[in-house]
Amino acid sequence: MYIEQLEKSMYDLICDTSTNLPKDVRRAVKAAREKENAGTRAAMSLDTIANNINMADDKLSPICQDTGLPTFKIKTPIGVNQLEIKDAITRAMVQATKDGKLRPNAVDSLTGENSGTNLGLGLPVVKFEQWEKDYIEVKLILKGGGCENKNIQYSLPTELEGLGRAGRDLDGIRKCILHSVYQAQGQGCSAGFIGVGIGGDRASGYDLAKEQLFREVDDVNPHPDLAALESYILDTANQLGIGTMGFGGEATLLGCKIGVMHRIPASFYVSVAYNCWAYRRMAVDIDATTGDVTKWHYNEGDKLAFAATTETNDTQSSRVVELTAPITEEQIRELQVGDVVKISGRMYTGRDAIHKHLTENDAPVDLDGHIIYHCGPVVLKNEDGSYEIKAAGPTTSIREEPYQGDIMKKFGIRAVIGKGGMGPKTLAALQEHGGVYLNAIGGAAQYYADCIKEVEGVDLLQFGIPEAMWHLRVEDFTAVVTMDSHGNSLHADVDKSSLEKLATFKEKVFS
Ligand SMILES: O=C(O)C[C@H](O)C(=O)O
Ligand code: SF4
Repeated sequence: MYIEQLEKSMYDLICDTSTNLPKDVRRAVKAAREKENAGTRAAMSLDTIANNINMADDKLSPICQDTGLPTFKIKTPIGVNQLEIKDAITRAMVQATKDGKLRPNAVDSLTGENSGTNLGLGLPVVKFEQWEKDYIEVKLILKGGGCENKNIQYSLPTELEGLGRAGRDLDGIRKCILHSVYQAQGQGCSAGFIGVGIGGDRASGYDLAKEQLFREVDDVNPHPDLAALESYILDTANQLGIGTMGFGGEATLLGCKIGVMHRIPASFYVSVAYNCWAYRRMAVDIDATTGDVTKWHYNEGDKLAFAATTETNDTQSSRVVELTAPITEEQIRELQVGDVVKISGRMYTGRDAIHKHLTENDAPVDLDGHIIYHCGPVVLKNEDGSYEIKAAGPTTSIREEPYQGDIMKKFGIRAVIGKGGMGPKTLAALQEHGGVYLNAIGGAAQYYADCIKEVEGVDLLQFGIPEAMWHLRVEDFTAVVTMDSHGNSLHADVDKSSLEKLATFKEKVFS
C-alpha cells in the first residue's frame, strides 16, 4: 500500500510541477506585468505568458514543452528505504511521460537516440540526504534546456565586458552576477530568476547555485551582506532594459537568490544558475508510513489566475501582417522589425537534429517559400494513428546559427520562427536571400499548441519526438519580426544598449 501510494504521490508531484506554476512565481510574473507599459512588445509577451499559465491550469498540460531536466532532492528519516523511493519515481516518470505531462527528454549523448521514457544514464537526477524528522521531503525542479544553457561560471579575478576587472571580493561578485544577467539576454526566456553560488569548486558551486532556486521568491536572505546584494542585483538588473524575451523593457529579472560556501585558496568561483520565467519547482512532504502527501510547499497565499488579454493590447503599436506559406520574396521584403505577423496554413518544425540533417541531405518535403518553426513539441499518438500536439512553444534559435543561413538559401525557406534571436551570419543571409526571423514567446507552449489545428504529417521521426519534422496546420499563430531582410535586428540593438547600460554600473558599490 505504501509503495503504491508513494508512486501516486510522486506522479502528482511531477504533474503538478510541469503544469501548475508555483504561487510565488505567479506573484513575480504579475508584478512584472504591472511594470510594463501597455502596448509595448514586452507587455504583449507578458500577456501571452499570463494566458499560457491559465491555459496550462485549465488543461492540466505542460506550461512549457521543454519539461526540462528533472532533479529530485529528497530528505528521508533514518530507516526509510531510499531504493523504494527511487523506484517509485522511475515508474511515475514513465507514466507522466505516457500521459503527455512530460516530453520524452532523455537523449543518448553519443547516438542521439531518445529513450522515449525520460529515463537514461543519470536521468532523472535523484539526490538523497538523511534527516532527523519523521517524514520524507521531496523537492523537484524541472529546469528547461534554454535557460540551463545560459548558466555561467566565473573564476575570479576576471575581466568582464562593460564592467572591467572583477576582483576577489563582494564587489567582484556583484559584477559577475550583473554580467550573468546581461549575457543571458532574452535567450533563457526572460524575465528570469537566478540562483547564485559563491565558492566551492566548479561542481559544488553550480550545485549551490541550483539549490538557491528552491528558495521562495519572496524570502529574505538571513546573511545581511547577501540580502543587500540580492536586492541590489534585482533592482540594477531591471535597469538593463533587456525585458521580457529580450524585446526591451522594464522586467528582466524576477528573483535573485545567493548562497555562499567556503572555497580553497586557489579557486574563487561565482556560479550562476539561470531559470526562465517558467520556473517549475515544487515540493511535498510525505508520510513515511503511508506514502501520502501531507503538505505542498510554495503554497502560501492565493493562487493567482491572470486576467484575460484584450486583443487591442496585441496590436496597439504594431502593424499586423497575415502570412500563409508559400511566401514570396516580395512579401518578406515588406516586413520590418516590430511588425506582428499572424500565420495561418502550413509550417514545419525543425530544430537541432533537422538542421544538421538538412546541411548534409535533401529535405523530405519541398521547403520553397516555407516556414521553419524551431520547436520540439510534446506529442501524443491517438488510437486511430493521428497525432495530438500537447505543448509547442519555440526553442532557442541561436543553436542553429551555424546552419540557418545556408539552409534557408539551399531550400528557399523564407521565414524561421524561434526565440532569443540569431546572430550576424543569419542576419546577413536574411538580407541576401530575402528572409525573416520571427520571435515567438518562449515558454508559451499551451498558447501555441492552441494555434495548431492539425498535425498533417511527420518526417524523420527516428530523431525522436522533439527533434522530428512535424507538418503543422496553424491558425493565427502570432509572432514578432525581430530580424528583417534589411539588416535590422532587435536582438543586436538590445544587446548593444544593455551593454552600454551595464557599463554604467562599473563603479565600486560594495567594499
Ligand atoms: O527544448 C525546448 O523545447 C526549448 C528549450 O528549453 C529552450 O529554451 O531552448
Ligand atoms: S523554452 Fe523558455 S520557458 Fe521553456 S524551458 Fe526553455 S527557457 Fe524555459
